[in-house]
Amino acid sequence: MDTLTRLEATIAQRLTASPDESYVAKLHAKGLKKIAQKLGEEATEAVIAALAGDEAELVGEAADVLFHLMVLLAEKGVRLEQVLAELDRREGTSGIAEKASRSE
Ligand SMILES: N=c1c2ncn([C@@H]3O[C@H](COP(=O)(O)OP(=O)(O)OP(=O)(O)O)[C@@H](O)[C@H]3O)c2ncn1[C@@H]1O[C@H](COP(=O)(O)O)[C@@H](O)[C@H]1O
Repeated sequence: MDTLTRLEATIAQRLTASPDESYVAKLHAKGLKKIAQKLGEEATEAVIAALAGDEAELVGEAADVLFHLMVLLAEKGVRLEQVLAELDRREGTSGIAEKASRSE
């Protein structure tokens, strides 16, 4: 089982834990708006770390982004496999070609 698949299972388990003992449960109790806000904050922090040029900082912030995205997906009932299937569908199609096809 890969890291994101294990994380997805852990998050699903922790959604029903006590908010006093679980950060996932705490976020779930606060609701979708708070989870979305946290994802936005973590994304901004990743951007700042990238621009500051600190690799260790960027790695940490990128992990925070992925974790909070996984919590958001769980909250919305979207499975990781759905997102991976979408990436698989896009595989091999250049982003430039895809954009050009939209403006035709
Ligand atoms: N990967 C993570 C992970 N990454 C980051 N974080 C937490 O995300 C939080 C983000 O930091 P912030 O300072 O922004 O959070 P905060 O101050 O509590 O947030 P605010 O209330 O101020 O908005 C920190 O509390 C981190 O510990 C994570 N918490 C949990 N996990 C994974 O989720 C699993 C389940 O965690 P629990 O639900 O806590 O058991 C863990 O075993 C890990 O695998």
